[in-house]
Amino acid sequence: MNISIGNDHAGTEYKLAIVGLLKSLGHEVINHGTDSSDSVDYPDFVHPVSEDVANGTAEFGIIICGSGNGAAMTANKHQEVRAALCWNKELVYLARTHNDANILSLPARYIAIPQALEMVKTFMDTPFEGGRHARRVEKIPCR
Ligand SMILES: O=C(CO)[C@H](O)[C@H](O)[C@H](O)COP(=O)(O)O
Repeated sequence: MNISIGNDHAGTEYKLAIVGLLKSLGHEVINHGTDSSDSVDYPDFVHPVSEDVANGTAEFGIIICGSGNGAAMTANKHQEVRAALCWNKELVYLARTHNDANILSLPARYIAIPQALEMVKTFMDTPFEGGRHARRVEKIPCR
């Protein structure tokens, strides 16, 4: 799969670990994030990920900032994006099965790297359930 990833300075270490995991699993990674710990602005790194997911360049996106909130807010401005802010794998599982989330937003300052990797694996491995959830997801976009 093609996975697009973006992060600010709070998420650099996490991004590097996640890129390593995804590549070891045979995925292609498009890295839009900063690779440095110098302070940057998360929207500059999240909009390109959202565009990749919206236009089909990537199947999934992963975005990482300090709290995960700014990144999720930015991504969800894109009509085709369903970004889920998650801090444990149970929430990730529900974001995929019930919400068909196509971007995972991770709060780097509130989770550990091993936990983030487990969440990414859950995100990649969990299919959307469809059924009643599909009807609800179809109603999400602004009218
Ligand atoms: O958490 C965030 C916004 O939701 C951002 O990720 C930033 O990481 C955070 O705001 C950065 O804070 P800093 O004090 O400028 O490092």
